[in-house]
Amino acid sequence: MSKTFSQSDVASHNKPDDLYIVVDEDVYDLTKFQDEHPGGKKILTRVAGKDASKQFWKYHNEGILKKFKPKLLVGSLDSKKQAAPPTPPATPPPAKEVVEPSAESGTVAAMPAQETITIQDTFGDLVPYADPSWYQSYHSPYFNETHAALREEIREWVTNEIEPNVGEWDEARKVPDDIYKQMGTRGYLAGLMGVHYPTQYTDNRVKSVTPEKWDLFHEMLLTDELSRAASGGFVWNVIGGFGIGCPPLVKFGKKPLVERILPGILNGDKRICLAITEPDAGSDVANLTCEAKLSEDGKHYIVNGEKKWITNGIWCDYFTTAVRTGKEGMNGVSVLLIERSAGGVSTRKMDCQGVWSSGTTYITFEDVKVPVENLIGKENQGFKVIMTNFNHERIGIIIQCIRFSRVCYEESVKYAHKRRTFGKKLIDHPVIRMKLAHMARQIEASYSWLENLIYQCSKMGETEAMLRLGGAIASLKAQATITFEFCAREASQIFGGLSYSRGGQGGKVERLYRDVRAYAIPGGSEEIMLDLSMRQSLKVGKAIGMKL
Ligand code: HEM
Repeated sequence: MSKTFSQSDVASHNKPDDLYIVVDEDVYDLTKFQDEHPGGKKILTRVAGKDASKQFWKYHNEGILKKFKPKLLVGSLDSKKQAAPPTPPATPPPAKEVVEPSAESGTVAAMPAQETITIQDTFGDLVPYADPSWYQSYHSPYFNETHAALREEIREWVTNEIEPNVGEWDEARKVPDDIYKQMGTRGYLAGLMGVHYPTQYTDNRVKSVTPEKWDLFHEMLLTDELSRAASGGFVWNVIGGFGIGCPPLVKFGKKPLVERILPGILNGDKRICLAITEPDAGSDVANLTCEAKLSEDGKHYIVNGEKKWITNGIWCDYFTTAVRTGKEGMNGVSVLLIERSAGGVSTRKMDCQGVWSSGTTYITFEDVKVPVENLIGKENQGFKVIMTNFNHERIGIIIQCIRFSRVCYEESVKYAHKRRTFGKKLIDHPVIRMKLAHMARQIEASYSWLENLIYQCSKMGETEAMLRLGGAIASLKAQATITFEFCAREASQIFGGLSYSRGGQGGKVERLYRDVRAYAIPGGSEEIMLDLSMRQSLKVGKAIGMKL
């Protein structure tokens, strides 16, 4: 039970063998903790029995209290106001939306026909540009109450159960299995495939949004809020393999295969990833060599070859794999769903610069017997499956990079308001404000383009989107990774040494800095993306009658 203390009660606990301190009117017993305090014992002795709020906030961020409070809190000062009882939620305004009947699984999730609703409430810490502008009551044509409700649901989960732990998970190179399972039971996995919410394959539902209302902006919001945890390793662990490995199965897989394996995947019991890249074939997918030969009886493909840098591979039961079934080039490529249980699949964890908890994997397939029923799409027409998937993958990368950029920026703004150099707070130095301004302008420009492209995706069919939006999405992917790299660097300059050492106040920036290359290279490197963006956009321009 939490106790109430007077100032003089606390003051009597002022010795090394009986050491209390006050932070923000809460009382902490540090008697045992002082020996393990990373900042040293002596510094705590100096504030024993006193209000140490000022000193505490100088050296730590909010995450520390969240993590240690349950262990160290013994009560509060009698001067502390009791928290007001939670106010009952306001009655939601009458629904203005007209929701279209849900479409077949496998089709793109269109925007429900609706009047746009202005969200007047503010949300979050209200640091300008640290969240999308509709969080700060800007008008938006894209978001309504269901998005606001989802935003709140995910933020609560991420703030309380994810963010305080991602540092440890990163170091341990693993996110607990229970978290992945929760991604299933909370209904999040089912909502991340760029298709209508597949109610026929799962009983899991997202608490705050009904399946009929689920659209691409909910999907974007989910990835965005998960990324606030500030760990590419975490995000890739929970959606990296699934988000790119599962959509091809759902969109192009045969019904019996989908019915057999999808429910287990959506439940978070089984894991799936995408295996395309090889030691010698990355963006030039048409050159891949992992081969699949049809058996004499025509019932199986026999797969032999290697895949490299495959996200989540070590934990996966299923591999959506690009293989060569025909002649050289793009017209000899097919996609197979390979099951680990078939035997002949070996996976080895790779040691990489960043995204440590994502499980980057090297895979070897040796005479793996894959039933022909596991062909995804048509034989030798796998290139279309792969290309369609790229848009979804790249949009995921864009969302994550923009949020990571916001995190770098937000951490910098907060730190700049407490750190003093040369007699002033950092925020009072024009050179620091200049850095923040350059971060913010790139974040906001990229995000507005993202919203526009998500909206276009929701209006166009899959093939039209692949042809018409491929160029713009590629360009924005490059824009987002360049912005992320810029923001990580500038944030690191603002934090100085604190973002060079791991953990502590600069911990998020240090971790994200390490993750930058994991975004700039996979899913199409910046160079490939920028070149593709022009080639593809000019092709579209020509098709619609561009005049030169
Ligand atoms: C509830 C009480 C406290 C807890 C749970 C705590 C915990 C921690 C932790 C986990 C770190 C490692 C760095 C990090 O993760 O941020 C740290 C570092 C540090 N702490 Fe504390 N601390 C407490 C109180 C204090 C107080 C009252 C002071 C000062 C009077 C202090 C001074 C420091 C310093 C100087 C560092 C090293 C900072 C650095 O490496 O830049 N701590 N503390």
